Amino acid sequence: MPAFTIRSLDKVYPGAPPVHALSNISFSVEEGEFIVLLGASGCGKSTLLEILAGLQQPSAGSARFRDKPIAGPGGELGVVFQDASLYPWRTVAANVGLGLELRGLEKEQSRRLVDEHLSLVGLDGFGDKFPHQISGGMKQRAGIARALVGDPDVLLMDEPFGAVDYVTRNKLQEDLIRIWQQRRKTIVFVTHDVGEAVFLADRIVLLSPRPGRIAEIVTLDLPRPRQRGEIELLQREARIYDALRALEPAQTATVA
Ligand SMILES: Nc1ncnc2c1ncn2[C@@H]1O[C@H](COP(=O)(O)OP(=O)(O)OP(=O)(O)O)[C@@H](O)[C@H]1O
Repeated sequence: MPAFTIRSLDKVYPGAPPVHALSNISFSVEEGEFIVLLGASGCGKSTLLEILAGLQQPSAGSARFRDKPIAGPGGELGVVFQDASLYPWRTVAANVGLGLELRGLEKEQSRRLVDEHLSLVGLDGFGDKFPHQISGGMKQRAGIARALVGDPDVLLMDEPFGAVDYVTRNKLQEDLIRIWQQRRKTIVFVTHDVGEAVFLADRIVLLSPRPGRIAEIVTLDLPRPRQRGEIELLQREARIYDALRALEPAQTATVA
């Protein structure tokens, strides 16, 4: 049974005029798969991820998790946004452990889990720091630890590395693949960066803009670990980039 099954899904945001964000979206996500939603700004990637997270409802069609309609945010799902949104008055460890605290987990067990997950994301020794004392990349690591600490089966990630520098982003991508392989999670990851998509994904769902439709689903049957600069990876990246360019509305040439 797939983790997610999306059938003929439409999303319209009401308003004057209404915004038709997604149209006729159908695809599934298998358990353990790494799916990337890729497309230009405004093509509905975040809307689709929010529907999977239970934070938005479809206007038509269906979105199911393990064959049940997605009714609202649930414990099987961990969500990571572009902005790690840590509470500034809590230490890194207290941010990571917040969900455990709310669940009433015993203190010692909670501390052990927090330490284990800080270590998993490479934040050993940073638990006592406050968010303003750590870098943007470290905040994203803390956000990932917070999403993972409750051991969800699925991670939903909305451009989590969009705001960090190139080298840090590459390192975060490599660490995410390591964690995904070690922990056997299902991941749905939103990006508009083709290189990031090709490095990470088992399959890429390529969305076209206004309204967002599935233009193509690309399977990346490339061996892992993937090496940046590998010719096959670069060829795939170039082909997907061309496909993405072709989806953009035609530009009218202007003469100065
Ligand atoms: N809450 C909302 N109310 C009304 N319109 C919305 C809302 N959220 C998103 N939209 C509109 O829906 C469309 C899709 O937005 P969405 O954020 O899902 O796209 P995206 O591909 O994630 O974009 P980006 O890459 O820029 O984040 C856009 O036209 C956006 O303005």
